[in-house]
Amino acid sequence: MINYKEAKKILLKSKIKIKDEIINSSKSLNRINVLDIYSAVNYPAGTNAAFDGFAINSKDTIKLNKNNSQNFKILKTISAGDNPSLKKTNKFEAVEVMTGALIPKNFDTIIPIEKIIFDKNRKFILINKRIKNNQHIRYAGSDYKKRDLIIKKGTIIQPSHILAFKTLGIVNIKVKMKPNILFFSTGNEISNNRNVANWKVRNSNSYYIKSLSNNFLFNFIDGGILRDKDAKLFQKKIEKSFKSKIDIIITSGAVSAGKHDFVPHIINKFSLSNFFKGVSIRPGKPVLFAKFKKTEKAIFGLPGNPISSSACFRFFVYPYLFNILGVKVEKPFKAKLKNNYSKSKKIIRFLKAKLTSTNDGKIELEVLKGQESFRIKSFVESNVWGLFKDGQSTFKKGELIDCYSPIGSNINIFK
Ligand SMILES: Nc1nc2c(c(=O)[nH]1)N[C@H]1C(S)=C(S)[C@@H](COP(=O)(O)OP(=O)(O)OC[C@H]3O[C@@H](n4cnc5c(N)ncnc54)[C@H](O)[C@@H]3O)O[C@H]1N2
Ligand code: MOO
Repeated sequence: MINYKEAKKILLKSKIKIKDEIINSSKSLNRINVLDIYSAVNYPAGTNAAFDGFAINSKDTIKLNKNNSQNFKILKTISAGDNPSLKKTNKFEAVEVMTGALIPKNFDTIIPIEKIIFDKNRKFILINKRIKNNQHIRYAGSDYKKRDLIIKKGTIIQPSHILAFKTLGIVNIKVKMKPNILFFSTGNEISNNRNVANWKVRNSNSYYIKSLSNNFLFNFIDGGILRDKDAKLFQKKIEKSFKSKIDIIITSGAVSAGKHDFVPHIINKFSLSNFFKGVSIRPGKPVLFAKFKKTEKAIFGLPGNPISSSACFRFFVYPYLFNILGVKVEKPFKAKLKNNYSKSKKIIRFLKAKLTSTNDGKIELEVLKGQESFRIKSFVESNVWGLFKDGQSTFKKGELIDCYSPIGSNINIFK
């Protein structure tokens, strides 16, 4: 049996090609950009007001104080969206500006409305102190200059990026197409029915993985349930997929050592360029991966137990997807172990765990009770995967543990 590091190596060299497409930037959430993206414009586009108030020229206030005040004539009101140009300006003039309004030439500072003293007719404002320049002004290009980098290629696009694209005039972007994943559940016991007999099992794995696809990197195509007698049918479905848009096939179940575990047997009938079956991890030990020779298709056989299936999706399929889509390798984030934990030295354990933050700012990781791969309750209670490395059997309270977000890349949380 190979270890996780070796399995990852095989995954990384078994790349399949995923094509690019051009899409509207507003629809790019969770897609991966193929090229670096640069701002098309200066932002802010023009120098504008950060506060509602009055714009003046600060030089006109140099000599002003309590005993030497000055009336400034109000020329007009400029709101956000108005053209700010003025015919001619003189000394001791002011324009009323609303937040976002462009500042006309020769005006360099803003006095907030709350601090304004008006004359009786509201035609002038009275200033009786020196006002610094550049107050409450947002300068053109002070956030992004035209051609500034917004995101590097290979970024998983987040809502903050969409905000930037829309602000900075990015209309279309080139992204990786979403890989098409054809998913099969297996087993005579698996049922999609509402009411099931005691000897049947409600299908959950396909729904779990489908739900991940709703906010992630792939299209989920449900291939349905393969029954124990369906080995040949499975073989035919794989052959058929070679002529289709399917990029990756994923099965859950029928991958270990039982009589009906036909997945490895069928996969081995194909000519494969890369293959592994069985990795020294838990849960998910019987996991299988293969790349079909002379195709751009790959297959994962995930073990059927729901938590084995989820862990293998997170620790095998995700890194594979990141790699074929050109996303940089994610790093774990670290948390302090809250309880002592021990395991066999030879294997990596992916543990259902809970991250919490202490009042003094420490991030702690609690390994939850009930780690068996059929147990859902601890999975519901958990909010992170803790990776407990091989080569070590006892982990003491306070030790730093590698953590992985269960719903996406760590890169979405920590850059
Ligand atoms: N003699 C051995 N037996 C087992 C071994 C072994 O090495 N030698 N490995 C064990 C480990 S570890 C795991 S994990 C499981 C994985 O087995 P399979 O992948 O063959 O999965 P199945 O037997 O088909 O199912 C296991 C379990 O999961 C339930 N299941 C399956 N599909 C779904 C689904 N879509 N939704 C919900 N639940 C599902 C299924 O009913 C079984 O209870 O093998 C051990 N045995
Ligand atoms: O490896 Mo299995 O996934 O222990 O339950």
